[in-house]
Amino acid sequence: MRIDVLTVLPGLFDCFLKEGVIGKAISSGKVEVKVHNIRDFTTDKHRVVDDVPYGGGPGMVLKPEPIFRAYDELTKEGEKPYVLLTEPWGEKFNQEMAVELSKKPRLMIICGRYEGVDERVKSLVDREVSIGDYVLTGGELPAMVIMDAVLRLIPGVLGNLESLRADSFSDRGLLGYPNYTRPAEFRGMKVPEVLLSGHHKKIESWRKEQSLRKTLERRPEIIENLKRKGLLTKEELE
Ligand SMILES: CN1CCN(Cc2ccc(Cn3ccc4ccc(-c5n[nH]c(N)c5C#N)cc43)cc2)CC1
Repeated sequence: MRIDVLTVLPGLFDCFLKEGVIGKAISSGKVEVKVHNIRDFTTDKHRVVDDVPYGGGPGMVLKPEPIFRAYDELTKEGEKPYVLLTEPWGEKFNQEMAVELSKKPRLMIICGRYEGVDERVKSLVDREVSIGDYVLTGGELPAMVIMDAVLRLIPGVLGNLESLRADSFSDRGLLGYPNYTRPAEFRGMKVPEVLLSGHHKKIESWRKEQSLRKTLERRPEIIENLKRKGLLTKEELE
């Protein structure tokens, strides 16, 4: 997969693209992520990317021209990207969307800043996406959240953990089961016996039950959603 990111703050992505699972996936060539500074697509001496909003109002708006120039330049060759725009009021990002986006050969993520982008930029956009009902200062952190959730789903990115982790639970958006590691008792708190039993079938069913129980308690709408889509097995429903 290739992802092109358009932003006025490219430096925000430096650590994200160098460290951890994502950093390894890029350095090993499993995925390609290119961050482009919208300012590099301006044509004036002062490299202006924003302007005051027509009709008045607070703040500045990202101009359409530099973004369109970047889009035109980056789509001259190769497959047309599926274009996302991060927005406070976009469609809520979730695991289902992450799975869908992970199947696209090429993505472009336009990161707004200031008061957002000129409305005409949305003629380039396939999906306006929000990562949650809270207000951030710009679209770069949402872009990193989306890339992290999508790229971890690309075959080979999670490496040898993939087979272990490729569990339909988290990919159905169910909450995870409790994790424990040594010591078996810490300040009077013991690890559940079943996890020390070495009985893999019992451990697996305990973990499934824990995950369903936690999801039902904290996010019942996820269970309802999976039920409606027939994505819960008979025993999971019991
Ligand atoms: C007078 N009022 C008129 C309405 N504005 C609304 C407003 C306009 C811009 C911004 C800042 N911003 C700029 C680009 C951009 C992209 C994504 C996000 C974002 N926030 N939260 C998410 N889940 C996000 C995502 N994804 C925020 C962004 C914040 C709030 C306020 C002032």
